[in-house]
Amino acid sequence: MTPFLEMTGISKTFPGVKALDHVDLQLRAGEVHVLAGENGAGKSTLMKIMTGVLRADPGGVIEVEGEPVTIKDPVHARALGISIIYQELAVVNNLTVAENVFLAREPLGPSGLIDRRRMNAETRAVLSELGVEIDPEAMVGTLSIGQRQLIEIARAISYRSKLIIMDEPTASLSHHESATLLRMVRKLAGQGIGIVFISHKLEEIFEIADRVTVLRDGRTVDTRPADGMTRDLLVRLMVDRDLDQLFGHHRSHATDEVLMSVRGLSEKRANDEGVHISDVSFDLRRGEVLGFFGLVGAGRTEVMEMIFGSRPYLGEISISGRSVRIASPSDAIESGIGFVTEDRQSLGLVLGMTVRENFSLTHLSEYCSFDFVNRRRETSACEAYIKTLGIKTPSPEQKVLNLSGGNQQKVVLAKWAARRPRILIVDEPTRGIDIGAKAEVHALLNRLAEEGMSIIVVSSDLPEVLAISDRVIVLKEGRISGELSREEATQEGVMLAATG
Ligand SMILES: Nc1ncnc2c1ncn2[C@@H]1O[C@H](COP(=O)(O)OP(=O)(O)OP(=O)(O)O)[C@@H](O)[C@H]1O
Repeated sequence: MTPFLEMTGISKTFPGVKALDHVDLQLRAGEVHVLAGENGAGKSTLMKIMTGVLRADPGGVIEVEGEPVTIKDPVHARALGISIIYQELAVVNNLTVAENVFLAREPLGPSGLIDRRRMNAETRAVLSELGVEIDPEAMVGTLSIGQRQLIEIARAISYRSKLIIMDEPTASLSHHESATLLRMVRKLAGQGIGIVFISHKLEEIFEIADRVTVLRDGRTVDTRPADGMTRDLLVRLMVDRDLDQLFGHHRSHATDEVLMSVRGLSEKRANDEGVHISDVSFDLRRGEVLGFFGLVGAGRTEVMEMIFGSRPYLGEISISGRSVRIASPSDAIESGIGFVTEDRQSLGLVLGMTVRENFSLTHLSEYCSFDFVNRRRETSACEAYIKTLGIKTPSPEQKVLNLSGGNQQKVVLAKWAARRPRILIVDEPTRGIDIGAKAEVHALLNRLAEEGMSIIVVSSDLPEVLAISDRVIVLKEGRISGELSREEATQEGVMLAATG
């Protein structure tokens, strides 16, 4: 059978980087084809070529249903039946669901005005085809991230797409939303639509894939049916190491000294929307890795924003026995707190600046004497972190904008770790990060704890929380619903505390 899309010998060169090097890929109608590979392997670049966002270097061939094509731009890709759903959602919040689905191609009535009745009815039909109950007239801004993602899928279906590409679609979804999305993906494949699914989550890959293609350093390593693949083999193909060699044994470096004590942390303003943080109290010890777990909406990020001064709070925070008032992030930084945010693109990085400039933003004064920056020391400190975390960049002078998503995340982590705060809060530190880099991030956090840093890890990845924490605090609806030592913290115990 002719594949729906066939790419042969596809290469892409950026200044100083060969992102793709003679990649071959065949996509069939009705299959879920997972694309796996470490950060910077070239997955997004390949997707951008498939959707006409980027042009491949001359020499490769793309065929759609057996016909050679040059995909000129995203509109042309859509006309060929190829759509993409990005992780950073492309929906407009202050338009309705139906307006988003039909954006820029609204059906017109005889009078030349938008035919809202038809637009709403057609949207309702597509949504019910997907088996989801969302009101076509609801404003998209009022929907959850998971629902917004479904709107994008509805849009792709309404284009009559034959191939839908999903770039890490579950990265920001709750467990429940991910399950709904995966069900939807299976259903679409059952209707003959081909799906390209990019993911770093091993469980998910094995749950959803018919076939898996692994890219490494811009080359196709292998394409296999998921049946013929094991976790060990997949990890070896991706990062060239064995799974059991990746993650070392946990060693606790927690001391008895309480470094930070939080008492009665509560929301300052009565707020009808979202979570209401109430009476959160805990101690953080020197050298401890304290995990914070909770389902989406439990209030984990809100608590961390209070401690970091970006959200007003009631209650008391003491550091080394002294009460501190943290009214802004600069107060928090002065008190020795660092925060690796969940949202790296808007809060963590200046995308137009280089890796080196972003890296030293948090601690530039360390490289200054009098009014001069010692560039040599700054660059060599940056290079050391590039090596430790395996940041894939041609040099410290590359603009962060040009790094792959996972490598941007590593830069955020590096810039805060290098500042050596006494307390480091990391929110979803390994989101979008490949399994090899995940092990490197865990090792780095453990090493920082050994050096006496206290670390709070917020993650919705339960196995990750259990793997790196000395102790786990569970939040539910803005309150602490459980505190478990490493020995007590089992998947079931933590989940029970999180769900009640
Ligand atoms: N516009 C660009 N200019 C320069 N280099 C780029 C550009 N876009 C991507 N690259 C480089 O190409 C390589 C492949 O990046 P790509 O984003 O395709 O990786 P990826 O496999 O999607 O990674 P991740 O899992 O981190 O999302 C990386 O080394 C990246 O830094």
